[in-house]
Amino acid sequence: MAQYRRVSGSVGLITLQNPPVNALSASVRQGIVDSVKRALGDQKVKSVVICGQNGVFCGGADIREFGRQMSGPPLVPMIHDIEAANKPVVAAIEGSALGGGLELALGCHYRISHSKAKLGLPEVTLGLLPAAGGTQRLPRLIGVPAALNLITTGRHVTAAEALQLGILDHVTEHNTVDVAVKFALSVTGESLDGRRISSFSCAPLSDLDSLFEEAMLKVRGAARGAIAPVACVQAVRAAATLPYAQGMEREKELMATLFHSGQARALQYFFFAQRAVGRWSTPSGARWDTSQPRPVRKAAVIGLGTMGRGITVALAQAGLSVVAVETHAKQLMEAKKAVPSMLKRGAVRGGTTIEPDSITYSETVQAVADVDLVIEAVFEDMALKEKVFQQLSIVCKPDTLLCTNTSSLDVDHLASQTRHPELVVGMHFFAPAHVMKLLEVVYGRRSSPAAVATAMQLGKKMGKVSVAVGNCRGFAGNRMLKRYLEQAFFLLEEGATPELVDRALEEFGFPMGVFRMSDLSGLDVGWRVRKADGLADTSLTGTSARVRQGCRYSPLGDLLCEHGRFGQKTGRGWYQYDKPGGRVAKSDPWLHNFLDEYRARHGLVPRCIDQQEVLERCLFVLINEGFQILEEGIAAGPEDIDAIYVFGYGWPRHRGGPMFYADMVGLERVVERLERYHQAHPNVPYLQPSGLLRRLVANGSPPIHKWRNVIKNRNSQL
Ligand SMILES: CC(C)(COP(=O)(O)OP(=O)(O)OC[C@H]1O[C@@H](n2cnc3c(N)ncnc32)[C@H](O)[C@@H]1OP(=O)(O)O)[C@@H](O)C(=O)NCCC(=O)NCCSC(=O)C[C@@H](O)CCCCCCCCCCCCC(=O)O
Repeated sequence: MAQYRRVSGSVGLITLQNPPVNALSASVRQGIVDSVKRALGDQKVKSVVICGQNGVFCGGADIREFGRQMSGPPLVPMIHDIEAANKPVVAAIEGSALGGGLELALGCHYRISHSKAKLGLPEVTLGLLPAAGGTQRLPRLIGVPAALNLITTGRHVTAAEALQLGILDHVTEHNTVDVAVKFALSVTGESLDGRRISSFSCAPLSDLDSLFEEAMLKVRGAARGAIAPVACVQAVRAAATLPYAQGMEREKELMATLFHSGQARALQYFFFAQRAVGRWSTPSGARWDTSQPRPVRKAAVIGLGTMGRGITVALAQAGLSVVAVETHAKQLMEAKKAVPSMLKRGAVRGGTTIEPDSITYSETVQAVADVDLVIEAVFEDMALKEKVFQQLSIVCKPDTLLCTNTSSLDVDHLASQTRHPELVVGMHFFAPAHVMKLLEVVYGRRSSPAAVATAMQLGKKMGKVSVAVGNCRGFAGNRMLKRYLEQAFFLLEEGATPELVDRALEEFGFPMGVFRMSDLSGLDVGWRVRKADGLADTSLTGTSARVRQGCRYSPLGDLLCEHGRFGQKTGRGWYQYDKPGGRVAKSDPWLHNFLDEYRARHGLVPRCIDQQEVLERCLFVLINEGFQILEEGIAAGPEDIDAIYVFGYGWPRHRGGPMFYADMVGLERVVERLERYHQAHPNVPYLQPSGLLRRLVANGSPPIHKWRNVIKNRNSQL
């Protein structure tokens, strides 16, 4: 809806009303069309102001309408009529003017904004382009290079930057609507020639071809198969080279190809999925809306290795005062140097200043006596962590929340080492902890709702996407990853090379294939875990060398570690590097010989493996584990798993996440392929489709947003 009233005698004030972000739904568009008509037809009205209710101008088109039959007046002619009006129209921008919201403002003759507002054309992040004239008006207003940057990245700009770029005419600290109304009165009767952006020409540029070639290369490099950024470049090129009307035709054509694409569906699903993970719940009935987080002002980090340092920086950046504890003097000294420079680099990136004295360092755990929350980030060793938790339980205040940054160990067991197990949760960060967006908040059997809520809220404060998951080996992310890694090893045994597997995954859209990623994170990490689990025993021979606990096992990773090949850090892993710490992976003849000898030793006849098999084996098995996790209630919904994979494991966002991908591929097909692979590899039990996956297929493969009902029904029968 839009409200219309006359103010200050001669200003028609149109207020968009569609909480919470005044998205341009059919009824809002109808309201604008009707109000503009009224204002232009009213002789008493000499100028018009458009604003949004509740301090938000407009969050753009209503994304929920995209999946439905569209109705109501279309945006393009609506904005065209505003621009063509013979009375000045002023946009009064507060909060956000994004997507269609900014396009509406670009159709107005003047734009006045509050200093705290954010503006942008984020359509590309939804798999679309700004198709209400944004790709044609913005380059005409601010020039092609700046418009290309905003439209292809979708980034939001501050009012100050928007003013500097020329998007805004004026920025105010005062009541924006009052300022806009005053301004509208002041321009009454003035000529509107020179105020209609569609009549502008793009500022000429000397070498347009190379500018667009460069832009195309850049988006293709960054987008890894995403089609919207490419279409955005093409649309801006049309603005730079064609008259406005033809440019608008091109914008429409390009939007038509994007609008119904799988990528747009995936990205729009993910937009809502990201927000859904904040509405967490646990099987015991704790929920985001009934659990009260505790205030956390002072926090501590125990252990200042790579993870601990990153967590310290993330906490300080969130405005907390931090006690950083490291019992090894040398490591403490190194951390004291590293953390301030990480903070400095972060400040340059984020444009904020953090006082380094918000962090105090200590060599003893006693220093954490008065903190509200502790995050333990010591070496991944249960005995060591047990000891730390026992100590913390004695040293800390009785109501201090004790968190562990373990990536797979048992949170319930650690909780049992303390006097208040209800105050123990996992906070699983991803390296580098001050940069990566994902945080898995792991609730144990006895974690209180307040403890979960506090960790979730702290994650949000640190700018993380926090996902609540249950306690099991590897939680959600690493538990699924284990299956994916194992399949990749099996593929090598059967005849694939690291290059072939990585190429398939990178072409799918991962920034790095599984082997390049393993080289980066270090092969020794998994080796240590397998040794602790009694799995990495390379003295075994014959058939038993490739079987553990009755299931197929590949010792390839263990063997590489025994050769001292830990990945980038040693200059050798699945690939070779020019030096230890080198970054550029090169194919390694040694590794290929090693694989040949290994296969010969175990009587494995290499076969031709294609990219489709790589994708199906690696991804479907990961997805199958995801269904198992949903079935067990470790994750509450598919959105949680998808957010974990996109933010923590490089799953390409334009494919929506693994569970959305399964929905796109078709659940029946996933079941059929898994069954086929299970027949071929009967000693890999987790290739058998999970019970939930089968049940969904038996229920007619409902779309992803209905899966929770199937899970709920099943749980309510138990
Ligand atoms: C605005 C925000 C920055 C606010 O952030 P904040 O943190 O305050 O709040 P939340 O993000 O939590 O949001 C609160 C709540 O609101 C929901 N929501 C937010 N924005 C929208 C929206 N635009 N639509 C619907 N719902 C929205 C959000 O989901 C939350 O609710 P939930 O229940 O999930 O918790 C922030 O919200 C934000 O960034 N919003 C998105 C901004 C954005 O991306 N805008 C762009 C939208 S796309 C667009 O505008 C397209 C335009 O260019 C118009 C294009 C014209 C379309 C023409 C169609 C032609 C079709 C042609 C082809 C057909 C061919 C054929 O069929 O033949």
